[in-house]
Amino acid sequence: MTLPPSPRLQFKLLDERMRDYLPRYATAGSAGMDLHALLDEPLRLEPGQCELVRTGLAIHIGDPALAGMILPRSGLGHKHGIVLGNLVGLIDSDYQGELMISVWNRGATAFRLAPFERLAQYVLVPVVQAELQLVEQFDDSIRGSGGFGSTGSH
Ligand SMILES: O=c1ccn([C@H]2C[C@H](O)[C@@H](COP(=O)(O)OP(=O)(O)OP(=O)(O)O)O2)c(=O)[nH]1
Ligand SMILES: [Mg+2]
Repeated sequence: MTLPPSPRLQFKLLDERMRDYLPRYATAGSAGMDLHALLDEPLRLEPGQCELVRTGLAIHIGDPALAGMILPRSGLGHKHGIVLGNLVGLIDSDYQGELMISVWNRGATAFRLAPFERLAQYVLVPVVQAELQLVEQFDDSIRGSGGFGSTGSH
């Protein structure tokens, strides 16, 4: 199997401490690179609390046909209720600032986030930018305007 070449993304290290915690694919087939929390000290998140956590990294994607997504890690989300305050972070291809992670404790118990812990994952995805065209009528479709369960419950 020949794989297409990986896009090369420029990044800046905004804090030297993150040099040992650069995002990487954990396995050859990993979809995301884990992002580590840049913290001076452990962060205690009370139930319901939401905080913006630094990553110490800026990644400039630079190609409008690509975007970054910050997604929760399954283990943290399922076992500890640690997910993202924005549910999903969408990173524009022209964003050059620090990647920030909105971490939200949606669980019922406090959670202690350790400095440099893997907190979320960064996924690069293809994007198609659309052009909107104003019309009075659409061509017919089988669905029409039915939604929200209109096809039945089984
Ligand atoms: O979890 C996230 C989400 C966003 N961003 C950065 C990158 C993204 O390109 C920028 C803007 O994000 P978005 O467009 O979702 O936020 P907004 O509230 O619409 O802000 P803006 O007015 O700057 O677009 O913020 C992060 O660092 N982490
Ligand atoms: Mg925006």
